[in-house]
Amino acid sequence: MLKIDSISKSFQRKKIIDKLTFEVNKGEIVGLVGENGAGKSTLLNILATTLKPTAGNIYLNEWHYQKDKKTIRKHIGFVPQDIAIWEQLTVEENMKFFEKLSWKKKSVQELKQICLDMSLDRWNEPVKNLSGGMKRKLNLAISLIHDPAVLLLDEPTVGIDLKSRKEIGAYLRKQATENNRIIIYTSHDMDEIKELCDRVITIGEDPFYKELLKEAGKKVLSF
Ligand SMILES: Nc1ncnc2c1ncn2[C@@H]1O[C@H](COP(=O)(O)OP(=O)(O)OP(=O)(O)O)[C@@H](O)[C@H]1O
Repeated sequence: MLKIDSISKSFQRKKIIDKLTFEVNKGEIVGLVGENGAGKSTLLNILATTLKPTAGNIYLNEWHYQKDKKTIRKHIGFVPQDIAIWEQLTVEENMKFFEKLSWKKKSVQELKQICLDMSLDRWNEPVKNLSGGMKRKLNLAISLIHDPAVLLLDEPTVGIDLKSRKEIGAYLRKQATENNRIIIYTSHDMDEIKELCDRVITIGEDPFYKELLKEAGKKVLSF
C-alpha cells in the first residue's frame, strides 16, 4: 500500500500542495487531475522521490520515503512527461541499455515480451524512426524492466492516437490487475480518466474536474 500522510509542498513561499492525505491499494489505478499548474507533476515527482515534500510523510508498505529512500527507489517506475530514450539506438538497444542500469536482471526474451505486450513490435528499428506513440510505449516499457510496485505516469498518452491510447490503457489495466501494481496517472483526457481509473484525485482550487467526474459516477477525492 502507498500511504500519503498530510504532505505539503511549497516553492519559495508559494504553497502548491497543502496537506494531502490518501492511500492507494495494490492493483488500483488512480487518476490525478487538475488545471494547469495545480501541482500534478509536483506530486508525481514527490512520489517518485525526485522532490522532497516540505512537510508530511509517505510510506510504501513498511518503508518510509525518507528513511528507506534507496529501497523505495527500487520499487518505483516513473515515466515523466518528456520522453527519455536514445533516439539513435534501436528498441532492442534501448531496452538492453536500461536493463543494464536496472537492479533487476531480465533476459532478452523477457525484454522483448514487455514490448510485445503493449504492441510495440519494431524491435530492430532505430527509435528516431518510430512514431510519438511508439516512443511513449517504449518509455513505458523501460519503466517496467525492474517490475516496479508503483508506476507513476505523467501524461503518458498525450499526443497519441486513439488506438494506441486504448492499447496503453488495456496494458495498464493488466499491469494493475495481474501484477498488483499501483498506478498513478495524470491526464487531461477526461474520457480516458473515466474509463481507466478506479478512483480519481483532483487537486487545485477549481471545482470543475471534481464536479465533472462526480457527475460521471467516479469516486473522487479532492484537495
Ligand atoms: N522547481 C520549481 N520551482 C518553482 N516553482 C515550481 C517548480 N516546479 C513547479 N513549480 C510551480 O508549481 C506549480 C505546479 O506545477 P506542476 O508542474 O506541478 O503543475 P501541473 O498540475 O503538473 O501542471 P500541467 O497540467 O501544466 O502539467 C506551478 O505554478 C509551477 O510553476
